[in-house]
Amino acid sequence: MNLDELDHRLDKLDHRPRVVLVGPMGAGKTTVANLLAEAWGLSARDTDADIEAAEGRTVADIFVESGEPEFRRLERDAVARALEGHDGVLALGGGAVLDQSTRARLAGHTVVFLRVGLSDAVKRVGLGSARPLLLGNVRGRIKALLDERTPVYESVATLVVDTDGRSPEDVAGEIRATLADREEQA
Ligand SMILES: Nc1ncnc2c1ncn2[C@@H]1O[C@H](COP(=O)(O)OP(=O)(O)OP(=O)(O)O)[C@@H](O)[C@H]1O
Ligand SMILES: O=C(O)C1=C[C@@H](O)[C@@H](O)[C@H](O)C1
Ligand SMILES: [Mg+2]
Repeated sequence: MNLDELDHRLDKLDHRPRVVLVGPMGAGKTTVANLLAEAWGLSARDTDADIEAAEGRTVADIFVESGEPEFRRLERDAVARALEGHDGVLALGGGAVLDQSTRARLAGHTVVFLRVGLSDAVKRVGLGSARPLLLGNVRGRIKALLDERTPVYESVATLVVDTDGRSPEDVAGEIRATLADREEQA
C-alpha cells in the first residue's frame, strides 16, 4: 500500500460514526441519536433527514411521487455516504437494513438495535401520515414490519437495547454505559 492509499484509509477510519442506530419506526432512533450526540459532544445525523435535504421534499412525498424503489436507492446512497463521512451518531431509516449492500457496509461498525414492541411502537408513531408505509392500518402494518424485520435488525446489531416502557434518556444512558464497559474491557 502506498502513502496515498494509507492516508485514504486512515481518513475513512477517522470519519466512522461513533455508533449507528437501527430499528423500526417508533423505536426512537432519531430521539436517542440526538441524546447520545449531546452527551458525547458530537453531532447527530439521520439518513431520512439527509435524503429530505438533498431532494428538497419529504420522505412521504418521495414515496408518493417517485415510489419506494427510488426511495430505497436514495437511502442506500445516503447511508453509504454517512458511514464514510460522519464521525458522530448516525440514525438510519427504519428500512435501510433491508438492502444487502447496506448490511455488508455495516460490518465492523458499532450498531445498536433499538427494540420496540407492537404496542409501544403504535403509541409512539401515532396516526400521522409522515410514515408512508403505515398508511391505512398502522397497527397491522407495524406488526408485519416487526415480524419481517426483527431478524434483520438482530443480524446487523452488535448491541440490542429494549426500549418498551423506558424513556429515551434511560435508553441513551444504557447505550453509553454498555459501550463504555466494552471499551474498558477491550
Ligand atoms: N423510549 C421512548 N419512550 C417514549 N417515547 C419515545 C421513546 N423514544 C422515542 N419516543 C417518541 O416516539 C416518537 C418516535 O420517535 P423517533 O422519531 O425518534 O423514532 P424513529 O425510530 O426515528 O422512527 P422513524 O424510523 O420513523 O424515523 C417521537 O415522538 C419520540 O419522542
Ligand atoms: O421502516 C421504513 O421502511 C421506513 C422508516 C422511516 O425511517 C423512513 O425511512 C420511511 O418512512 C420508511
Ligand atoms: Mg427517525
